[in-house]
Amino acid sequence: MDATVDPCDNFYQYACGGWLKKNIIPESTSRYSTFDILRDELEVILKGHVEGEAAALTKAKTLYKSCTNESATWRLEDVVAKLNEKYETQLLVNFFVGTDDRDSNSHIIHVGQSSLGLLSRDYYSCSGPYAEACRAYEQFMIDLAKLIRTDRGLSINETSIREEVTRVFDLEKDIANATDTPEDRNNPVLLYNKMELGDMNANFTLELESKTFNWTYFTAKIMNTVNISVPETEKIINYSPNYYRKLNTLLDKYSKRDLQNYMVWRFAMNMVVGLSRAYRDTRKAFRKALSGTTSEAAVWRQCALYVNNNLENAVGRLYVQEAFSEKSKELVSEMIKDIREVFISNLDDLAWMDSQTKKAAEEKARAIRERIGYSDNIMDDQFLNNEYKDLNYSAEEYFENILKNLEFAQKKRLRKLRVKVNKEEWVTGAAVVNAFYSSSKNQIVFPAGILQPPFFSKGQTKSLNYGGIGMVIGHEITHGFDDNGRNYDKDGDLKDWWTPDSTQRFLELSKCIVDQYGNFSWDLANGLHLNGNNTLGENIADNGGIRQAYQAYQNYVSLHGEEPPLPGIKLSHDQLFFLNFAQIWCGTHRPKQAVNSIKVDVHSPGQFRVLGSLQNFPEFAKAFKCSKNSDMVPETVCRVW
Ligand SMILES: CC(=O)N[C@@H](CC(=O)O)C(=O)NC[C@H](CC1(C(=O)N[C@@H](Cc2ccc(O)cc2)C(=O)O)CCCC1)C(=O)O
Ligand SMILES: [Zn+2]
Repeated sequence: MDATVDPCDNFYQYACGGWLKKNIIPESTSRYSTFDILRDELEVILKGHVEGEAAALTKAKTLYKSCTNESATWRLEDVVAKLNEKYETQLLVNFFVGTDDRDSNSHIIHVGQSSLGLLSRDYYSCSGPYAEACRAYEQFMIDLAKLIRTDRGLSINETSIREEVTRVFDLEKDIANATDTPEDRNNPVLLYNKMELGDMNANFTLELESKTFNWTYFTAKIMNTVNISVPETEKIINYSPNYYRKLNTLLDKYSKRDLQNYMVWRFAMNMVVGLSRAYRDTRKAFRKALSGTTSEAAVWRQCALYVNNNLENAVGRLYVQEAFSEKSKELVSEMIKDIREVFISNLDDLAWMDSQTKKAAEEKARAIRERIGYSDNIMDDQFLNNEYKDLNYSAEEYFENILKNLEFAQKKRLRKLRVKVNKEEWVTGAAVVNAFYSSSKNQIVFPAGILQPPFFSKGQTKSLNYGGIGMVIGHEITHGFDDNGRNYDKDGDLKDWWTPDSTQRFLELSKCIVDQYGNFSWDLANGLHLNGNNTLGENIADNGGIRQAYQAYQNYVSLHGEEPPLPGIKLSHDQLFFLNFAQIWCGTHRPKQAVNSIKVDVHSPGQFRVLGSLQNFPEFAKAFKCSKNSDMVPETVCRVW
């Protein structure tokens, strides 16, 4: 911390000033915070367990052969379907099997908008902070095309390569402009467009070189690989009708070759990480332009992360055996009980919500299921071996292993279509420094990775535990009641349980938060203001979390008495509560990363999460005896929960 700063002027600077002076972002990371330090430490633990041979150099021709089989009758459906079912790559059409928002026990096919090569649709303006990223992206495409052609003994004609690359980039710019903005996608009720598969052929035709994209043929191409037949009458959800209407128009301008080039490029650009040094080098300038990092993470770190992301239950078992103490589970469960009760008792204080809606809110809060540490399944060898029985790797063929993982994961998802949703399933692995709320399962999850200092330890004071994991618990519970979560009922179904009046009042009060955070300007992102709408859910969750955790701590103290003071620090436990909360958000970003995350991250940057939530919570000003006109005590305060 930096005790020379007045906590009532800028509590973030007071709490993190020392951290910011002492911590320089490593060359290989784009953002650096307490979370990242814990994640780095977790990777060290994983390293001990998963270190094997260095990734063997791999066969690029596998890649090229698999993507560009020069078959005579080239069909867009075949390429898009193949990339989807075999390589878990969603291009042009985002076709996936997911939980039915209005029937959370069932799965249903969804079609949504395409992913993009750059980090968000904003980058395709290629102006201002995005100019360098666009240049680097095109150069990456040219370099990779040359390298692959050289590998295949094909001629290199610089001019024609540049021409084709320009067309591919123009195509993707058009696709990006066809996509909906995050603001247009934050209301799940408006996204839920149910129709029959046959309707896609009728209302969302796609034509390429006057060949009509056949949705029924396309769907069969994917679902046949998991032996599931899908009739034209099959119900599906179309998340992005406007996107598909625009897509059809823009395709007029492009040829089959442009589309094939686009598909190979988008697939290949993500594969270079699994190929030899020459391939990885084509991506360096691109990575620097996007994240600001000047070196890759150490290979062992990349590998530990990759294995954890692909075999989360096996890695979770290794991590939990080494680093998780069972005692934590019951202590955290106690805290969840306390904080849930506070959330429910706070409903009485809310003058803006009528009793009918309050009753439904209480029922939903009581129905929230908690998951702490890890799923018992991962301790069962039988279960683990069964989960991975179809996955066989070879230590020398890293690239082939990557392809196997992609196909394994995608087939597992596609197979769920005719299976009921397993609400017992965890939405995350155990070796993860994070926490989650699932609206379709109405479930809060605290994996083993986050149950460690500074968030939690049975050995640290309750004031620190409530300011740490306590706030996170409140945050996850409040997600069930933010602008997104509030649309789902206690069973996780998209069903309105609000009276129109209470909905109206919720929107008014949320507007206060939208404006408050929209006023924050982020110096690291060229002074850009936060997007108060895109971060609303997270800001509501932060504000609820800190309030609920603080009150739960006060309840703890009134029940068990004041805790003994911490030696050597002259802060009260109420002050320590806020200090620990704030220090969790000590961190910083590289400017390139800041420009990216202000557009795509639904979370506000750390300092504004601290300032915004504490400015809205008078108990903070009381704990630090802040005078009325200090920066931490604004004229207007916002409150939803
Ligand atoms: C289903 C899903 O995935 N939901 C998305 C949100 C969405 O998409 O709606 C999601 O992230 N959920 C996790 C997130 C957890 C918490 C968080 O803030 N986690 C930061 C951690 C971080 C911060 C800085 C940093 O340098 C490195 C890491 C983060 O994950 O960024 C942990 C503390 C309180 C909230 C939450 O509950 O919001
Ligand atoms: Zn959140």
